[in-house]
Amino acid sequence: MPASITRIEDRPGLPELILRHGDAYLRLSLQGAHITNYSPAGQDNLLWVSNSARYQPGTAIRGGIPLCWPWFGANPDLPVRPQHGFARTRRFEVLSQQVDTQQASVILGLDASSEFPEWDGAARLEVEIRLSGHLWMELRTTNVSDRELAVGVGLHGYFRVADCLAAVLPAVTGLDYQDKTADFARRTQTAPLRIDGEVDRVYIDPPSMIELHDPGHPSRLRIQAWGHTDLVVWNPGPDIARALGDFDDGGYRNMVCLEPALALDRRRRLAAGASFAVGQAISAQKGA
Ligand SMILES: O=P(O)(O)OC[C@H]1O[C@@H](O)[C@H](O)[C@@H](O)[C@@H]1O
Repeated sequence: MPASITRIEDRPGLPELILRHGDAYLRLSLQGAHITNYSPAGQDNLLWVSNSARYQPGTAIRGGIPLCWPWFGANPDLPVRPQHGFARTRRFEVLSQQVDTQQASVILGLDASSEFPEWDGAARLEVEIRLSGHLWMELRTTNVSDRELAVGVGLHGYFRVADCLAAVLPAVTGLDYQDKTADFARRTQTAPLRIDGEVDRVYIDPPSMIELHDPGHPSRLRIQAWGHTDLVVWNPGPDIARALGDFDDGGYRNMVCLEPALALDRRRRLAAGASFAVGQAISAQKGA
């Protein structure tokens, strides 16, 4: 199958890459190595992006797959630091790109050393993205400092649904979770999850494969993840969405965030010189 990679700059200061493999399409911003469109062959974008998203250097795009790194959520030591780390607002460099009949792939890199005012660690982040019959992506962190580092990660995918009120996530049944809407109270999920208002939960030890059942969507979303300890599920519900400013009114009905993560106190403790990877493969079966 023919494959290609093209660089564009539709928005000043925000260069992007377009990957194609056959009729599959992927668009990503070099800021944050942030994927904003993944359309499998013959299908629309599986990812939700807000109509009110802000496209400005230094601002995270609301939607797609922002990458949370080197911490997830609030910084555990200094809450004044930016939520979800700083990778999502930094320009990555293209380390390599490759096209062949099997896939189109890129490796993007970010050197995060002490010159980053937001933290005092030193690490290198590589993000590899491959487009073929599915989307494959992996974040690899290497501790380049001389001491242990604690690193959190989140693959913060916003997925498009026909109506979140009708969507069901069976895979979390039986899991323990921390409920961010109830001061992180620990609870057990006793039935398949339905999004019927604000949901902000960190599910602990999720299965590696999850599927989202969305009766109004023509295909079934499947996420196979590795290297994570948590699955975060987030939908702001109507009130928070309205307050957020970059969330179009009513947009919460058409999205749900499903985020393989190393969250809260499950940050990875990484010895000097050591590396680890967190990744996911996303696919959608038509007619499933
Ligand atoms: O507005 P942000 O920083 O992109 O975060 C969005 C949401 O991201 C989710 O991962 C968190 O669990 C939520 O608590 C948070 O509100």
